[in-house]
Amino acid sequence: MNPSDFPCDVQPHLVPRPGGDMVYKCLGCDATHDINTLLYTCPSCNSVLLIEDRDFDRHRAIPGPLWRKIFDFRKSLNIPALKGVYRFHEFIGPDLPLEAVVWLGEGGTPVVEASPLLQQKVGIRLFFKNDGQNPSASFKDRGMASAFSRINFLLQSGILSNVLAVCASTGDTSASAALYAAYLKPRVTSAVLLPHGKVTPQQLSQPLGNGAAVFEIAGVFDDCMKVVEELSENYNVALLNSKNAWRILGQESYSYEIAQDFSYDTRNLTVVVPIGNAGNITAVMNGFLKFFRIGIINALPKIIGVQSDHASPVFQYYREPDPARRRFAPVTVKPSVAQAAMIGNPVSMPRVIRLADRYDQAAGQRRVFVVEVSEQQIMDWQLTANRHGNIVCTHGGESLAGLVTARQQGLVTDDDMAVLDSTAHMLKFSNFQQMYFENAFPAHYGVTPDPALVNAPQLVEVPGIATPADRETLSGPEMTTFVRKTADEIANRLGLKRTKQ
Ligand SMILES: N[C@@H](CCOP(=O)(O)O)C(=O)O
Repeated sequence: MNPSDFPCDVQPHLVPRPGGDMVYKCLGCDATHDINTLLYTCPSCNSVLLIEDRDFDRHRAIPGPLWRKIFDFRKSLNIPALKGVYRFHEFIGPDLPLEAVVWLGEGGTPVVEASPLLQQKVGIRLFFKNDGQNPSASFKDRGMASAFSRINFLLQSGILSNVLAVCASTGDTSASAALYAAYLKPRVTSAVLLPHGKVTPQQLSQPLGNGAAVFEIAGVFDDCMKVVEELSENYNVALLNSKNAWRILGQESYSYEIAQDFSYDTRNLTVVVPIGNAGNITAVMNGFLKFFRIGIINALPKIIGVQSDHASPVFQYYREPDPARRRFAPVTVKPSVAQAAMIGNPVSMPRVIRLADRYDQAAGQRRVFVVEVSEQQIMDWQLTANRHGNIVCTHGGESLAGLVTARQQGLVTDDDMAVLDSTAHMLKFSNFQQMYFENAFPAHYGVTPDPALVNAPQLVEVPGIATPADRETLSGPEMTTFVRKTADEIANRLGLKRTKQ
């Protein structure tokens, strides 16, 4: 459809123009800093930053219902820059010209209702947001699209001439950063730091395939993060972890997409997200807060953050009921099937603390909760979800296990409707499924397979007949015998009765 085909009230707003008054805002001392620099922490007090539009309230000039129409009609435009997170341009990066937008197909991932049987098992209406359907097969792509579009803009405007993008990763961030950097080649190159032996082979193959320099370090993610911070403080590199506030801004599209998928009716909605480096829960809260402030949604959804008991610093913090007595302490992580969230010192923790407060205040009641689940629960619920026709990774399993735990604790009621983040494609983490099926988990995971969820391929061999493996081609009576006897053997194992004699 062409812009002129749209309703008159929508037309002037359909294709956004650059606007706003963007600054980096320090969460520690409230200082603001020039947006056209690469900045990750406050030069005055070293705290983390968020990006703020000082002219945000101009959005109130458009009533909530009209905003909804604008976003809904924008969906049918055939403009690549508006197909991803910049469909919500005014809220994601209002000062960015559309020519700078990098869109590789991210965002707008499907929200799929769980099968009736699975919903019955869990006891409430629930949906999975399949973030594995992003281009690098994880939720990181929204934030990368935002950060790399910004870098592209700085390159196009001559503020930067070339960029080396660096990140620390448990596997998803590195895949995403390497992909977007490769797209902007030759002016952008990338280097990723991974904890040796702690990313899956599929995840390792991603940055290698995109041509990143891949460094493996003897340690965990938190150690890699420290090295990357050292690099970004002392060398001319761009940090692409969610410490980079542009990453958070892009990830806020996750909330906008959910709002849109539920026709902006967010009453009774619960959003469940796993917590690792805590960038995602930060973005989810900030996104919903912004839409609520402008009147695009009518209620702030409940947010349940989930952590494995092998890496639960955020849960430990909120475990103390008295906010005045809460103290954050990093933890030493243990190996986890939610490997992407094996993080003991999340860089976004100060953002989480600040935004959860703001969120609860805006809602007039507590709306942000964090629950802890076991490795066993994560695996059992991942496999249960997939047995019911979903494609959840271990972190999607963690979301489902978190929802079940939150229900047991009375945080989620029968009337609530939940959207669960399946953060990555399940194929990235199929090694954990394999370990479960083969009962091969090292003891420290504490995972024992439920026989009802175990599966394995069966080799079909019929004694005394020739098989295609014996000869180059099987033909004539030998082929007929092979096909018939093999079919009979499979039918026998499946308990099928022959319908034709
Ligand atoms: N799970 C992450 C860890 C880094 O998170 P980030 O959002 O700060 O980049 C990963 O996949 O590397």
